Amino acid sequence: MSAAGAERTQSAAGADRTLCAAGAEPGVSAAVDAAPKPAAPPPRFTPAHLLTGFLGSGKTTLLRRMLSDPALAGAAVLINEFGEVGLDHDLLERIDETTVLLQSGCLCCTIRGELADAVRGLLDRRESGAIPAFDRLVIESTGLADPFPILSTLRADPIASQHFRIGATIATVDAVNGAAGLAHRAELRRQVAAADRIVLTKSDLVAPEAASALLARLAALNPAAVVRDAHDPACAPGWLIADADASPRDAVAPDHAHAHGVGAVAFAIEPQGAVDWTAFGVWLSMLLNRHGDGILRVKGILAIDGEDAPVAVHGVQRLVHAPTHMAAWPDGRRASRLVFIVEGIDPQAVRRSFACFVGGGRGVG
Ligand SMILES: Nc1nc2c(ncn2[C@@H]2O[C@H](COP(=O)(O)OP(=O)(O)OP(=O)(O)O)[C@@H](O)[C@H]2O)c(=O)[nH]1
Repeated sequence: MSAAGAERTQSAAGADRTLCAAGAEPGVSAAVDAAPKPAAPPPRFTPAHLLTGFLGSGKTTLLRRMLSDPALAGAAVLINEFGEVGLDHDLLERIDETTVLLQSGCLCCTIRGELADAVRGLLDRRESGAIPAFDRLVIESTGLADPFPILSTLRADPIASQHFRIGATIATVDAVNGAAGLAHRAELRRQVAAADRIVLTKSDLVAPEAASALLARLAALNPAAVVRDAHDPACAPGWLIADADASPRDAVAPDHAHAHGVGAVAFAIEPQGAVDWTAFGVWLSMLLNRHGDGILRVKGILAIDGEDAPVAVHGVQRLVHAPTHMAAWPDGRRASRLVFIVEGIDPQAVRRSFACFVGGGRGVG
């Protein structure tokens, strides 16, 4: 992979739409929008959507797409990340007060109380006018979360249940790793089981027959859900959030238990100074090639030698995605960080190998 060849996906237009989504005035249609309009009162029940899907399956990518659609212009976003160093809110590049990050636990168990608190906090701030009057909530869970306890928390919390109704639950399934994941990961099976909409991502990276087979398998696993390829124009944000058929399945877990990656560990490396891109690329490819089964996810924002803008890097098991240039450093802070979620791999060994091949790095988590 080459940083020079990285796609520049963060257009100025995209940034404008992000501001628009935050409730700030976009710089377009000024004449039409000149007269102040009274703010619409918040709906009696605000739809709350859960965006689930295994690690690296494309949740944040889909969320970015959704938030750039006018249908979600008034949405608040709550992101849960596994590990001490959260990156998704930075990768989302939507920095505003209606984007809330919940870190370091798994939404489905250890921080269920925090989910209820965060949701209540959003409601309070909406009521007091401290944040724009969001008319929808999207919760992006960690890739290791079981969706059922999250849905039941929203349903059972005395305050949340007075203000939210559960909207469509959306699950992303990665065409590259999905078939193996369905065989080996209980979390993924439960994410598929909970979904009203299943979105097959990364079909562009596999043979068409493999994508069709996985689409059919997903439809068979959850006949109540509608399954679409992320690249299908019909898989539009408006469809994703449209009311799903009333169904009790989001209240009832398939086997009255819950599952998530209990053995998974998150840690971060914070490289000091700019990273040599070639050395990093070789190191990451070798690491994933050799230990891809144990390295469930790598993602990072890196300062690269000779580049002003940060580069976002993603690895998902053995797959290394094309790096992308971000528009600017989140918070204006030029600080590289790489987050790993591993199973059966010693974080110290990864740190030592990084220090050896790429250069110094401060470890976290
Ligand atoms: N080629 C291709 N890459 C994709 C597609 N969807 C997502 N990706 C890439 O997959 C990588 C992971 O995507 P994310 O959206 O960060 O995945 P995630 O599910 O939010 O990851 P976690 O929050 O860590 O679980 C990124 O490099 C994306 O650009 C797709 O349809 N095709």
